[in-house]
Amino acid sequence: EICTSADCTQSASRLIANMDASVEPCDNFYQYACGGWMKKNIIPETSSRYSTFDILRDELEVILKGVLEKTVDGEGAALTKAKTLYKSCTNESLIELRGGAPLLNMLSSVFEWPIAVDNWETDYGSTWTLEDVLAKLNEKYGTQLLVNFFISTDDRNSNSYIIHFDQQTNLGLLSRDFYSCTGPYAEACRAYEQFMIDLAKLIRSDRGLAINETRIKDEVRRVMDLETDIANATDTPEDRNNPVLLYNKMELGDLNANFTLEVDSKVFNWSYFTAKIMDTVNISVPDTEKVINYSPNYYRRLNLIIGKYTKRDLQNYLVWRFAMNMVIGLSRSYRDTRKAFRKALSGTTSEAAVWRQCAIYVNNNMENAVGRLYVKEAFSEKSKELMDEMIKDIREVFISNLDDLSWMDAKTKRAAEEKARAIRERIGYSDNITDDEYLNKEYKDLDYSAEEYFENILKNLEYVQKKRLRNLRVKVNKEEWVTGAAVVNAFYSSSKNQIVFPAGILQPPFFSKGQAKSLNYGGIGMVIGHEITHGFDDNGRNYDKDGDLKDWWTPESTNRFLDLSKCIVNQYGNFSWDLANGLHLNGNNTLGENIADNGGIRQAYQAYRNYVKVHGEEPSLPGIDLSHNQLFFLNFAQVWCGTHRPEQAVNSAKVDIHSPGIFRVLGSLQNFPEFARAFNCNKSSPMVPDNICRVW
Ligand SMILES: O=C(O)CCC(=O)N[C@@H](CC(=O)O)Cc1ccc(-c2cccc(Cl)c2)cc1
Ligand SMILES: [Zn+2]
Repeated sequence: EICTSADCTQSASRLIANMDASVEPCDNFYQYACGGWMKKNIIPETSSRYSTFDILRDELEVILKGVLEKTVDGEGAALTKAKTLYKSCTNESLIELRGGAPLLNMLSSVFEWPIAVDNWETDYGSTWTLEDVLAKLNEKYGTQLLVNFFISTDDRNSNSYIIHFDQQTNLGLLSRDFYSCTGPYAEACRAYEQFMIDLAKLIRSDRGLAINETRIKDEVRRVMDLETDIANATDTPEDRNNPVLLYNKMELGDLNANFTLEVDSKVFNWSYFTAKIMDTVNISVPDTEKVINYSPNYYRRLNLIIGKYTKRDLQNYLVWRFAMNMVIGLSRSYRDTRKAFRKALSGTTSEAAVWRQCAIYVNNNMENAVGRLYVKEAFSEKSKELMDEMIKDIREVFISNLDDLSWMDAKTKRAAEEKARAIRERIGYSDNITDDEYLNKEYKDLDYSAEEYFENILKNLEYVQKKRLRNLRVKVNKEEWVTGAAVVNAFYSSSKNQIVFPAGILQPPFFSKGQAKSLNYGGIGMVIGHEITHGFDDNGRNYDKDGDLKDWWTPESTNRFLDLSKCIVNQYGNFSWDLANGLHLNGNNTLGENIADNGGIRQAYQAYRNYVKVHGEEPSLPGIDLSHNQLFFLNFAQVWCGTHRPEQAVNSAKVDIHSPGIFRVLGSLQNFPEFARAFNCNKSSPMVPDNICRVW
């Protein structure tokens, strides 16, 4: 019979509207599934990527706007604070009135920006040290430059926190490849330097200082040279994908002994630098303190380049990197200095609406308060038990699939099963956020002003950073959630061995209590399998069931895993992306996500078939003469109906560990014979390659 409920009717019409039935599914299933969507949708000027997935996020932001604008008498203090922060952000006329002053007034706290003042040498240069400015940027503004000092879980002791020293992981131009400044990166480099020039000129003119274009251009050039040297000193993602090799434990004192950094003919004092940061949270750190150094080679290379630059060059670079991110909180003339740069990197010709930027900002900085408002407004509690059911099914399939794996020996299989059974799941939102007392306590030290958005941003930067620094002497709380609730995404945490499905993703097309199970399994079922498989991808497999970096593999099984992974590296590395001028995907950097996608689809499909075995075939959907096996794949594929702007394509091809949607769909379907069977594809069709890759 045919299901004509609202859910069935809505999902049927969505599926029909998005697809192009004139395309042969066995030729190009993405075109078949998304051809209709592509014809009807134009990427908005404010979007760098536009897809079904992104539209869910846009819709969530609309809900956030509604709840953040609504005044509710007697609500908890935390909720009022979120609304105050939002109000300060959307107060465009006041932000405009304040011009650049909020930024100009605080630059002295980071020893000023030489390019934008006169007499820097006498006022600041004479007492300047690299340790002081790096420490200040770190502890007060959560900005890690040159030396990336942070506190996080000890990979080999996941119940404890430990100090980490790492290479500079965020570059002005996103990834080291951009610094060649050739081909697709030329415009990004040009716009980046122009951005720095324009901001320097604007600040000088606001300060009533003379502007010497030549001098400014020369200093900007030296900053660009410095950052290019830093980028080239960093290890590549390929060199950093094995967490075992990254784990270099040593004493803080060893850094002074073995990693000399000579700056302005002074040797960088690692202990003093660490103390400058940790003193601000009253934690003393002796030279015997154990630390993890993720990037010894980078520090050796850094010493070779840093000597080429003056303290003025270094200070110009450091304050630039901070200031470039702060213009978004200032008036139009300051935000405009960033326009061409934003267009070069993302392709967007206009920035998102202010309310949208503000909803995102408040959600990112007060995820539990905003999460509470969101779930109250949009989340249906019934989702939880259905999700529990699906997670149980898919976990069982992952475990029973282990029997099929001829490449894994029994000992390793037993450990894999143990780890899979130990995975803890989190669905929807943490009960903590429904507790006003808990929420108010979380934000008790934060008081925002509705009139001072910029200062609110600084408060958040310091608050978040101090909370992270204070973790050093406390135990890891494994019950804590790794994400807010108002998030359209899902997560796997290797140190917690935990999978998380926030409320934001528990909605159509992924999931709905009333929609066909074939659509739920092809949607959220796929995501559940994906997250579980992350525990067993090239990175996650290094952690044991307790989230510790401990090898539970036999050498033979490890070798077979690496062998089989190469198939996936080559398969996705062979995809050439037309939107990125034919650039090939980086099969290494996307390996973990591709392994997860390929595992997810198999587990979700098998779980669906098991569901049907127990509950029988589902009623058909109106208007589509496809079987539910076929509908599973159709809904699966339509998650990624969408497109990128060329600039964003180049950008994401370099930095996103996920493959582009179209290749995520095609790659995983080509490796899964059940797809070909469901659509009766014959051997020679493009969707049925000669050899297929399989790991899990
Ligand atoms: O925003 C982005 O670009 C990343 C989104 C992203 O992948 N998040 C993942 C978070 C993570 O990686 O664990 C969660 C996830 C979302 C969608 C899918 C999916 C659904 C249907 C078909 C295919 Cl081939 C993949 C799988 C996993
Ligand atoms: Zn993933």
